[in-house]
Amino acid sequence: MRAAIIGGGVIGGGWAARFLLNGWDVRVFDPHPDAARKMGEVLENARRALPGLGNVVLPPEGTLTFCGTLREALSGADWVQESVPERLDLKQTVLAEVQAHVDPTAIIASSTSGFKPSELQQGAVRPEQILVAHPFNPVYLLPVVELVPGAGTAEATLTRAKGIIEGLGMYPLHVRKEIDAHIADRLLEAVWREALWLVRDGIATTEEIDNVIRYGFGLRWAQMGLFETYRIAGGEAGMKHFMAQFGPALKWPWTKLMDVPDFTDDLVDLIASQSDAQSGHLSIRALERVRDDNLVAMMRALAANDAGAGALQNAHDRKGLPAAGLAATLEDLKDLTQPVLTQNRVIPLDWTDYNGHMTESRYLDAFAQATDRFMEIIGCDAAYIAADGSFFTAETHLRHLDEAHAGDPITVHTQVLLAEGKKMQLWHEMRRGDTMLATAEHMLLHVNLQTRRASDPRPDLAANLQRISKAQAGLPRPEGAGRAVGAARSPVS
Ligand SMILES: NC(=O)C1=CN([C@@H]2O[C@H](COP(=O)(O)OP(=O)(O)OC[C@H]3O[C@@H](n4cnc5c(N)ncnc54)[C@H](O)[C@@H]3O)[C@@H](O)[C@H]2O)C=CC1
Ligand SMILES: C[N+](C)(C)CC(=O)CC(=O)[O-]
Repeated sequence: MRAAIIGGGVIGGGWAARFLLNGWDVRVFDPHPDAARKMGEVLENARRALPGLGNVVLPPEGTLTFCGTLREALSGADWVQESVPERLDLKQTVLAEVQAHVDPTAIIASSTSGFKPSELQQGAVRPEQILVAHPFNPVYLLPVVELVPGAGTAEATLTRAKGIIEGLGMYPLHVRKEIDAHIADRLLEAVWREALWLVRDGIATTEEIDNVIRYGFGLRWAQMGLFETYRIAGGEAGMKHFMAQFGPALKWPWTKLMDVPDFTDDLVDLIASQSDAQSGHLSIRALERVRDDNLVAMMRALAANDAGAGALQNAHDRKGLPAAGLAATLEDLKDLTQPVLTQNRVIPLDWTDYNGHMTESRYLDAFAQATDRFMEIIGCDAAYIAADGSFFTAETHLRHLDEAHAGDPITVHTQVLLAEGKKMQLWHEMRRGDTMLATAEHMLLHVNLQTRRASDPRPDLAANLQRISKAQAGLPRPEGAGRAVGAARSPVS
């Protein structure tokens, strides 16, 4: 698949990264002499952050081509993403030029933050292929895309667009009624205007406003949004009580939103100087890396709870299993005689410690996830666990053989050492390419989750495990299996 990115600034660069890292070929047209350098820096950030966001490796990166003309960039494009500056006349001109050269079946999406798709479609020769796909910065990490069809957009364009956005690991929100600034920017604009008032009136500094968000409601919003959060704030009586309690405030002077602060040089200087005092010691690229590190860590924490953007990522990971060569069931395994691929992933940013490499607990994390995958393959999946039981790990021996770093692609292969009644002994080998990084040996016991005591697995699960165990019986016993921590060679004083 091929994407054409028209305008390669902050947002075009983010889109290019999202497409490329999901295996699309990308052609870019941006006449600015510095565009390639700037996009290179965005791509560098994206390559650092996105591959480790989920627990399954992304497809091989596509090819990036900078083009000297718009026409060249559009050649063979399945998706065109217009991300030129926010001026309606410029966008309409660019879209007309795009339509003159692009395949009529391609999707033409605009990143516009504020214009309605019907405004973009004015005078278009094929309005049916145009819609708004409004993303959030950084496009390579934040999943939401507001998909806004205009009066002339074909239903098929919207349907295909939804599928493509989901394929990129993103969340297409269909905005059913076109309005200026769609949905999210309406909300952001309200907060932004109120914040400008607060700074202008000397009530708070830019830093104090950021603190009130990051230490308070920003944390709530990231996982539950606005309405679910306020439902809880109503106590056991829920939303109705919440609304009754705070309804009168709607009529009190709690907001200055009905008015707009004058956009004067003084206001710009005030905000900019406070922002410089707050964050001027860091370059924009450094701030982007802080932002990306935290976004990855937060989304991975949400994934552990299967909540919010983390739940979305988990679902995307699941869809990516076959492409990553990872089995979901025994039937997916092509060769039962060899160790089973149970992890194919990239080491995330938040797995690194003060020594600048993967921290010890994360090895166990990766191996535990390998065990989870193996359990699912033999049929110990969520349904089995809910009804019949599970495996508990009784003993683990882990060897660290080489260093691993954030961004490293790693695999884990799993061999069954023992499958007997309640016992399942697994041997995991973690590699980066051909380099062995670590091994882990686990003794697991099948447990009845009601009695919390060891129990025999259900016959079909036992049979699946036996199938793999017998098929792997010809494998040599791994070097290192059965090892304990060696005694110190010389006495430690
Ligand atoms: N910056 C943000 O936070 C967000 C911006 N958007 C929207 O994305 C669009 C782009 O915004 P940014 O990336 O922030 O702007 P930007 O200024 O960073 O990038 C715009 C790029 O378009 C290029 N350009 C100008 N004329 C062109 C033409 N005729 N053909 C090809 N390229 C051309 C410029 O050289 C520049 O590199 C706007 O519509 C904006 O509303 C959407 C979401 C968030
Ligand atoms: C400021 N903005 C209107 C361009 C913001 C957006 O459109 C979305 C974002 O990323 O905040």
